[in-house]
Amino acid sequence: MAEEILKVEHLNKFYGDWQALHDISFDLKKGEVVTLLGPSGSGKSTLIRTLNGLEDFKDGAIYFKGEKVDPSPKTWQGLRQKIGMVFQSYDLFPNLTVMDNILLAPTKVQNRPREEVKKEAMELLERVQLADQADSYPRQLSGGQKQRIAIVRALAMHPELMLFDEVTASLDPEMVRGVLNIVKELSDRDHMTMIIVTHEMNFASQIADKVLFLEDGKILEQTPGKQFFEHPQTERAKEFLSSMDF
Ligand SMILES: Nc1ncnc2c1ncn2[C@@H]1O[C@H](COP(=O)(O)OP(=O)(O)OP(=O)(O)O)[C@@H](O)[C@H]1O
Repeated sequence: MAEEILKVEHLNKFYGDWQALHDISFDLKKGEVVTLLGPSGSGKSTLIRTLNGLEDFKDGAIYFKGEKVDPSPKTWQGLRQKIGMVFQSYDLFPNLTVMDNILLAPTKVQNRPREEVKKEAMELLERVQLADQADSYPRQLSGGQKQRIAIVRALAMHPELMLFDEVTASLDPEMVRGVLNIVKELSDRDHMTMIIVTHEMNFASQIADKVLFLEDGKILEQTPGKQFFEHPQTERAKEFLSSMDF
């Protein structure tokens, strides 16, 4: 049986007195892809950010590879080396070249030799068809190119889990497919374990091993991907899918 990468148990998250996540429980095995779906404001970003220590949580537990995560900043610093995250907003350093953006964390945080990481970074850039942009600055790139670099930068850390938070939401339509294809290939070819927040339903239906459908901070459905898209169980999920033209 595949190794368990993540387990979330009865997680509750508050912003002040207001509860944003209610009793969230799920698990994720090595190589599995989970997509978080649900209407705007249902808590998808909050959940994915909590899994990377960007948000604290009140009670419940998160286990990474069987070990309970002690929610202190120091623990998360260590774990973030194993959990790669790509956001809607790229977050590349504007004053660094593409290559230096990629090299920064592996060389400074993981202390890996610069030449070794550079060689690997070039291979990754070739893979996303951006090897010729290694010396460019982020401002010289299109949104789709920046997002492909952000993915490469996360991969250069050798993550065991990748989190994607609406990575195509800011892109022009013609850029979306290129970025989604890279994410799909990470699953098909590298068997990367991933949690993906997306509004791209066709993509979600192709990639999801499991869907968590959220509303008002609660998981309303937790089902295998195929089943969710073909036979959603709740009325809310049916309405959601038809509102997304699926
Ligand atoms: N920092 C914050 N402080 C207070 N409330 C917040 C904060 N961040 C998010 N929220 C609230 O938490 C709820 C869930 O927001 P979240 O961004 O997680 O939803 P989402 O499902 O990702 O939505 P979308 O699809 O629009 O991105 C919303 O009601 C939002 O207003």
